[in-house]
Amino acid sequence: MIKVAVNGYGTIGKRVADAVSCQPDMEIIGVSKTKPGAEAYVAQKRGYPLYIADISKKDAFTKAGIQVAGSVEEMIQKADIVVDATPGGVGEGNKALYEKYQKKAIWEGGEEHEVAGFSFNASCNYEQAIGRQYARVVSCNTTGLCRIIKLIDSVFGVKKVRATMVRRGGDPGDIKRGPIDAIVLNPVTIPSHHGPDVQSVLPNINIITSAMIVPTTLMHMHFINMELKNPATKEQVIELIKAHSRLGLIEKSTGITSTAQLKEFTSDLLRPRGDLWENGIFADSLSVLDGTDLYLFQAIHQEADVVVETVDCIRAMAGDVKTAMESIAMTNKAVGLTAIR
Ligand SMILES: NC(=O)C1=CN([C@@H]2O[C@H](COP(=O)(O)OP(=O)(O)OC[C@H]3O[C@@H](n4cnc5c(N)ncnc54)[C@H](O)[C@@H]3O)[C@@H](O)[C@H]2O)C=CC1
Ligand SMILES: O=C(OP(=O)(O)O)[C@H](O)COP(=O)(O)O
Repeated sequence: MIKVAVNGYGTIGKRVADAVSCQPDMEIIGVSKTKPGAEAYVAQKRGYPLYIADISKKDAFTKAGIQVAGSVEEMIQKADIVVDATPGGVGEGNKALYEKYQKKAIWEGGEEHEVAGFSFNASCNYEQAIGRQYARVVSCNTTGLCRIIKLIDSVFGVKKVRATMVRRGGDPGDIKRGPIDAIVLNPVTIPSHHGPDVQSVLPNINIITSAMIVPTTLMHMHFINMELKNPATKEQVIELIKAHSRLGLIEKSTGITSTAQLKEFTSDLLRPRGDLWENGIFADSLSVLDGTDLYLFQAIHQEADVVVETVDCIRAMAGDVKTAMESIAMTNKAVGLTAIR
């Protein structure tokens, strides 16, 4: 069993812990928090040993009825691989600790590519992650872009991608985030970080991205245009998407035309936390004009899509499962991911 520690039990960390704990070849040996609170209670309820970044705060946890297993440093020593899901920019500072104990580590998309020197997406470069010491799972939007671009490029060839990301303001529990009443260009400049981040995984893709933030919490929405090298039909693209286990297709018959209805759908499907791990591609938006000009809208659930990728990244770095196909199938089966159709 691969012993996994999750440093930072927040939006992503708590989902990674649950996804890891249901894999046949992995176990959670600990998760970490900085303060006692609802998530710490849940970690305890789930039976995850809880470690804390600052051991001098142990009394505050004990007083709140939460048992502390030790310090983050002690947790790291017990792990084979650490998933660092601390807030963006914090994870970089933890690298010295992982180096000190020679532990493999995975960072999430809030960190720069350079922290790990390798950026990961299971559908794109699983095999290159095998046995690695460090990796970064690219951000949620970048993950959604990489999945669809890789598929289309491998069949038709992609000459150029233009993509605009309409990003959610904060996660549903992030009460301090915004905007409340604005459309914020984030960044004002072009490209947004997503294009260069796609290239950190797929270096040969010519891509320009732009992004804005809007007052919603549920999901992001992408508008993507791909100029193809070889002609395609809408039907061919739909068939390819249907054959990809992490690309969901939202059919007209569902009546779903928004992130809100999509989230309701995944909740009604009794997905854990209503998570949409796959891209939500709107079948009706998919258009191929003049044979080589592909357009589509896709919804990306920011809290969920990187979770399954992180599980595959752990497996690749551990080194026993040699193909993306095998790992993706194991991960999907364990969490219960059958892409929506
Ligand atoms: N929330 C999202 O939509 C997505 C986030 N990401 C990335 O995932 C990473 C984590 O983000 P979130 O889960 O949203 O953050 P979060 O703020 O929800 O959770 C971070 C957790 O880390 C803990 N923490 C803070 N400082 C710590 C420290 N020094 N040591 C140990 N734990 C510490 C906090 O208590 C909190 O539980 C970031 O790199 C972010 O950019 C990637 C995709 C989507
Ligand atoms: O990885 C994400 O978005 P991104 O792909 O736009 O960087 C997550 O939604 C986190 O974004 P945040 O930095 O707005 O919390």
